Amino acid sequence: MPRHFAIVPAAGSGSRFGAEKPKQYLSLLGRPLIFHTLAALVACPDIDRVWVVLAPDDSEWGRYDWSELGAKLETVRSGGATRAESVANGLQAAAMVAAEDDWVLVHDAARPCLSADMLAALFHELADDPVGGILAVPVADTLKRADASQRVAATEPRDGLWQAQTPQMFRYGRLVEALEKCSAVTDEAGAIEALGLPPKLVRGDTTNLKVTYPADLALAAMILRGRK
Ligand SMILES: Nc1ccn([C@@H]2O[C@H](COP(=O)(O)OP(=O)(O)OP(=O)(O)O)[C@@H](O)[C@H]2O)c(=O)n1
Ligand SMILES: C[C@](O)(CO)[C@H](O)COP(=O)(O)O
Repeated sequence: MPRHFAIVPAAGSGSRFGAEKPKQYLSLLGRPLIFHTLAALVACPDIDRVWVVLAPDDSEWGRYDWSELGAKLETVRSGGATRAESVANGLQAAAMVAAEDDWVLVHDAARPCLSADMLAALFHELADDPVGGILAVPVADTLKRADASQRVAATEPRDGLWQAQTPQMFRYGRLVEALEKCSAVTDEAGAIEALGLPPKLVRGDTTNLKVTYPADLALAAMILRGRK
């Protein structure tokens, strides 16, 4: 039986958020934001181990006590210049443990509202899938293309368009190969697509938001509070 592992890239600086420290360490309901992200993953009985990939010069991780998250958690200080590099380095750290056919779930540190139901949907829909896939939601708004002066140049059809989320779940060996061949991607699915393979879109939920701008942090707090 293949096992399931998680990689959490957490080496970003949060430049769009613009806080005094990387957004993954900002306080969310009294805990660092990333605590909620990691707690959702370690609580999943089907996930054997979780690697969190920190920036080599991260000075925040050591300020907190993570013992509550248990023994599944491993940290590596090998974050790279891009998200894809951080993920590739996390996969390398998992090499001693993961086999080619094991599943890897890559999940953004900055998505703290991942729920057990979302993970269950991903596991259920991908269990027998030959490629793997991602959580995603259909685009709900009308899409406008801007011109250079920020006026509408065109209205784009949104049929068939989905917004990619994480976790993104693929076989360990194939994901390593995909990222070695194609690292100019903003998500793991992009690298798998570059191999000519079609990842499955598993319908997720807009509450699995990525904290990118300050308003997202308040939304995440509301979402998590509403679940208690
Ligand atoms: N070199 C990088 C860049 C990003 N990430 C991680 O990838 C996830 C998604 O990235 P994003 O939301 O873009 O985070 P930041 O890069 O921190 O944000 P920004 O682009 O605004 O600087 C985050 O968990 C982030 O920590 C990473 O591990 N290594
Ligand atoms: C992987 C991702 O979460 C999918 O939506 C997203 O692309 C990561 O954020 P970034 O801003 O592209 O780094």
